[in-house]
Amino acid sequence: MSALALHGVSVRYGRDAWVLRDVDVEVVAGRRLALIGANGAGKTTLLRTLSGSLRPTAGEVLVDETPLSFKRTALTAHRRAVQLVLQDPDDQLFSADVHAEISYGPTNLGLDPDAVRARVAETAELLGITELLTRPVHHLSYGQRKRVALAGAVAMQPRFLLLDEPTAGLDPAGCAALLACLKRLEGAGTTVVLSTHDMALVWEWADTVTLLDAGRAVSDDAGNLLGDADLLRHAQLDRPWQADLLDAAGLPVSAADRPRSRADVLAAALHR
Ligand SMILES: Nc1ncnc2c1ncn2[C@@H]1O[C@H](COP(=O)(O)OP(=O)(O)OP(=O)(O)O)[C@@H](O)[C@H]1O
Repeated sequence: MSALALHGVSVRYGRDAWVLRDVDVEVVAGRRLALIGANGAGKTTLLRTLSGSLRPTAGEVLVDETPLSFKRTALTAHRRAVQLVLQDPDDQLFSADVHAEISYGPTNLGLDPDAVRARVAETAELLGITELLTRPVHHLSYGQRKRVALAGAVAMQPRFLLLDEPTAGLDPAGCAALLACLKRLEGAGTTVVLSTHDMALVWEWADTVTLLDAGRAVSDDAGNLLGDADLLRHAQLDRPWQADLLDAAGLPVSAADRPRSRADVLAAALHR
């Protein structure tokens, strides 16, 4: 049963062409969903719609099967439970220092100052940014600012965390740290949805994939969708190297228990 969903959603900005056309997406609690599509395919638009920050031109956003009303109280509750982290941290960060940035959301939740301090400390520890707490935001590197933007969302302890291209611009160690952090959040009950252009990451990370192409969405188990070279080519996307390698080794690409990590894929291909 989907916990968060779009049913029949269409979106256009003003009188421009439709970005999403009659799209259905199901976010199932506890399952990792990756959103893929070429530049301009509508990934950010879809994430903004799920988060309640963009009202679809047509169709419904559903939470636990109940349509979101877009009235103020319902919307406030929705935006707390569904946190969206934008691709560019500079579109999100507005406080002078890191502590103030992370404490903004919990303070608005009405937590008392001690509880806010505890929440900030816990979040900073989880994200490995404790040493940055007193730093001015504008002194931080891009990767550090990205982590602080994520921390602001994590501090809200959301049910759903929507991440728009979270690994873009991060070095390999930064990506690995991010994935480790997401795993811990998932362990604590958060369901993660992310958009990315990194197909190898999608292979390794995702349980389910939603592909956006010409306004339409196709969703499937990650192995099935990433194995479909024609579908990906039509959407101007590359198949992940893992799928190519398994194919070349004569192994099934779409197996539900596909090898995921680099080491497991290489071992499967070399020792078949
Ligand atoms: N606020 C806006 N006003 C008008 N058009 C917009 C707005 N936001 C997005 N668009 C348009 O909607 C389309 C989809 O944009 P969106 O940012 O959702 O795509 P995306 O898949 O996230 O792209 P990318 O991979 O380049 O980040 C694009 O044609 C874009 O120009």
